[in-house]
Formats: sequence, C-alpha cells, structure tokens
Amino acid sequence: MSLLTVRDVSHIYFSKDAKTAALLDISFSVREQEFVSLVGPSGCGKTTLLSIMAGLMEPTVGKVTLEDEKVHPKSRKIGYMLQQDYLFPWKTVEENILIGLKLTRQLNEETRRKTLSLLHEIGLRGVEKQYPAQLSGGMRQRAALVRTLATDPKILLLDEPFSALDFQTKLKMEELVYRTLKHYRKTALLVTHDIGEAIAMSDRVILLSNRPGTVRKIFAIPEEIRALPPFLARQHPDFQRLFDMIWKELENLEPSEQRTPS
Ligand SMILES: Nc1ncnc2c1ncn2[C@@H]1O[C@H](COP(=O)(O)OP(=O)(O)OP(=O)(O)O)[C@@H](O)[C@H]1O
Repeated sequence: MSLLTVRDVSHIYFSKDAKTAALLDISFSVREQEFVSLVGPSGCGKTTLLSIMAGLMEPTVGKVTLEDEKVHPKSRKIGYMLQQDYLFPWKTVEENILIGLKLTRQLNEETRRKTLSLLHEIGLRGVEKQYPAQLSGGMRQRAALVRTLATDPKILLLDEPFSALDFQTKLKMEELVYRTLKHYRKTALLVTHDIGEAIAMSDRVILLSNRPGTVRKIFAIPEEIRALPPFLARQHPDFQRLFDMIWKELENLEPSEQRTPS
C-alpha cells in the first residue's frame, strides 16, 4: 500500500531577476516499509524535492500526500535527518533526543523510557548527560537518529545523513540505520550522491535527470540484494553490475567535468 505519493510535482524558484526551474513533473509513490533512494546529478533538485515531501515548501505545481493527506511541516508523521545533526550544543544528549517528544507534547514516562532504551540499543549507553561537543561525528549522528525516531514518524526523510562522516563511520552508520529501520518497520526516503549506498540500503533507486529534475529511471533492487544488510549487499556478485548500470545512466547526465566515480 502507498504511504507517500508525489503527484505531478514541478517547482520553479522565483527571484527578483531570475527564474530557476528545479523540478518538472515528478510522480512516484513510496510503499509502507519501503526504503527508496533518490540519486541524480548535482543540482538536479533532490533537496528541493525532499523539502516539498517534508511539507517545508509548497511546490509550484502538483502535490504530495502522506496517507492520503496533504503533507504539512508540523506533521508528526514525518521525521527528517540531515547531513548536519543539528543537536543543540547547550543541551545534553538526553535533552536533545527528547526534544521532539517535548515539543509535540508526547513526553511521558513511557516515551522517555522507550527513547532512552533506543539510545542504548544503538550503542550510546552512558552518554545521556554528555553534551554533543563531547561526542564523535558518528555518535552525534546516532543521537540524531534516536531523536528522529523518538516521535515514531511514519516516514523518515534522510538528506545525505552520512556524507559528512569518514568512510568507515559512514559504513557503520549505513548498517545501523538499515537494521534499526527494518527492526521498527519504518519507511524511508534517502537522498544520496553515493550510488553504492543507494543500492546497498534500498528496495528501489530513483534516478533524477539534470535540472529541472524529472524521473529518468526507477531501478528495482533484486530480492537477493535487498534481503541483505548493506555490508553484505555490497559483496553480492550482482552488486557491481547494478552499480555500473546506474553509474552509466548518471554519467550520461552529468556535465563532463563532474564525471568521477564515487
Ligand atoms: N532558494 C533558492 N532560490 C533559487 N534557486 C534555488 C534555491 N534553492 C535551490 N535552488 C536551485 O535549484 C536547483 C536545485 O537545487 P537543489 O539544492 O534542490 O539540488 P540538489 O540536487 O539537492 O543539489 P546537490 O546535489 O548539489 O545537493 C539548483 O539549480 C539550485 O541552484
């Protein structure tokens, strides 16, 4: 069943002396418990599309619905995780991960206990009273993941959440996010520049064209790769074939100076 639907979305940025067409006629849907990635050339409108899906921006044309209702920025059904963790530096880890619950008036003994137990499950026991500056980049992103999951959103929108991390930490975070979202049966949409990450984590990969971004192709990841966690998925014999297929499509789209494999 479709959880989130993007229907005929186009977006134009208007400024004083210019018009920038960012997205053109985008339609797709995300099913419950599905993990979908969005990849595409730099500047093709991925972040714009994610902001529209989060209800933070109104598209020029078209609409996005979540469980058949138009998305809006205050919806508790949407969780957002970004490249920067945006933890409040003056608040402890515990205060940070409980902030969404507090703001949405859902904080009680049970939600507090559940959130702290999630913090412990993902390996952050003992840091509750510490401040974000005392944690490593990977630990901060883990805390940000707990904060996002605390309010029990229906869908998580992930905007390059691992791109600021070193390679080893990034692989560990991919694994952790994948396992946590599968365990809690969450639906997710990931924007990434990393084709390997998209294949390893997703059920489907949507490739956008150059700006204005349109849906160029949707790749369904074969069951035998989908069933594996990211680390093992990357070692599957068909992984490289898929990577090359998407890379080739992307390469045809990129301006020539940007053609370097990631
Ligand atoms: N506020 C804005 N006003 C005008 N133009 C904008 C604005 N925000 C984005 N754009 C333009 O819209 C296009 C799409 O931007 P967007 O950030 O959505 O792309 P992206 O695919 O996420 O980029 P990247 O891969 O580099 O992160 C770009 O050409 C960008 O310059």
